[in-house]
Amino acid sequence: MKKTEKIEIILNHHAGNGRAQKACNKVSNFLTQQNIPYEIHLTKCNGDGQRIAKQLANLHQPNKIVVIGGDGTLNQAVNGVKASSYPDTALGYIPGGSGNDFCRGIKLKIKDPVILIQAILSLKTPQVIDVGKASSKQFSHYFINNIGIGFDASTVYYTNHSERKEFLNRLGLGTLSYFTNLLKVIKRQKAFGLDVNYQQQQKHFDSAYIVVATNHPYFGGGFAIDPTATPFNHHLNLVVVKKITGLTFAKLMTKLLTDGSHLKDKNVWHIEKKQFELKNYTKQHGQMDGEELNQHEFDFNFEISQHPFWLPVKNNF
Ligand SMILES: Nc1ncnc2c1ncn2[C@@H]1O[C@H](COP(=O)(O)OP(=O)(O)OP(=O)(O)O)[C@@H](O)[C@H]1O
Repeated sequence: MKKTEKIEIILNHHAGNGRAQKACNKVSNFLTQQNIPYEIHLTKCNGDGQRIAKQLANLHQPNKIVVIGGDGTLNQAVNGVKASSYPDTALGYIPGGSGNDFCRGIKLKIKDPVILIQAILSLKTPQVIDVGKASSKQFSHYFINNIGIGFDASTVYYTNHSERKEFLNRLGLGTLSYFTNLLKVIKRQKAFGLDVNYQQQQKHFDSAYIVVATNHPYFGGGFAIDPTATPFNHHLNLVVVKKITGLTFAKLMTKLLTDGSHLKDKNVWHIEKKQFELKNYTKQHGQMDGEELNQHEFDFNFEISQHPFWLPVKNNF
């Protein structure tokens, strides 16, 4: 990197219950020691990540933009850049969230923020990684992990609204927080009707329960909903689990948590495509990259897209 270039840091200091702030402190100490110019742009509320990323991309400077936060903050930054006049502006990322599924999905090996910023600074070309795009009449948004309708989205809803989340996050047990809310959702989530359209075919489900369109294997802080998905194959995966109860559900969850053999279960349907459409017929909770989409009758077109990232990962596909 040339000495005159500046690092533009977009920081969500709230992410990961202070984890992003700690990572940022380490990174800024390092940059100061190395006399590398940087500026921290703090997100203050929802939507700030998108607004700041768009503004920075529009400046079209040779500076590297680096996001420090969780998956939700990176999602916003990607959408901000995509909405700018320079939608191919690359983004660096230092994970500081509670779930960090994107880093798990792209197999980012470096955990130490200082080693990661050094690796980001040394990169000459960004790595192109798949991102998903969901659109409807009123909505068009890129996602880095997944969009879920029904069960997992309800789990996000109850986790975000649970008093235990902050406590467990402070103990570094964010995944446990998600897990304990599963039990609440198992009691409350009802089956719903769903249509999937893909390649001139239509598949109807009377009793869909878990519906996840995903860019890589993970959701909920490390649950591999689709172990076969990869963010380098220019396809999105879709997993639909039909409503099952009791021991059958427990057995399926055990498969999901252990060897990923749930995909072969007769209650699970799974495709890998460049494009598909989903439509559900009763209001359901939705989640996008762990952020609530509120309750809707979703009617979404899904397609695969790409974005360049300053990240030291390999395309192993
Ligand atoms: N200054 C802030 N104070 C409170 N919330 C903020 C602030 N800035 C952004 N947010 C909100 O933080 C959320 C994004 O959090 P993010 O996903 O990055 O962290 P996380 O939930 O801890 O991590 P992960 O998604 O990886 O589990 C968004 O809903 C955004 O609106």
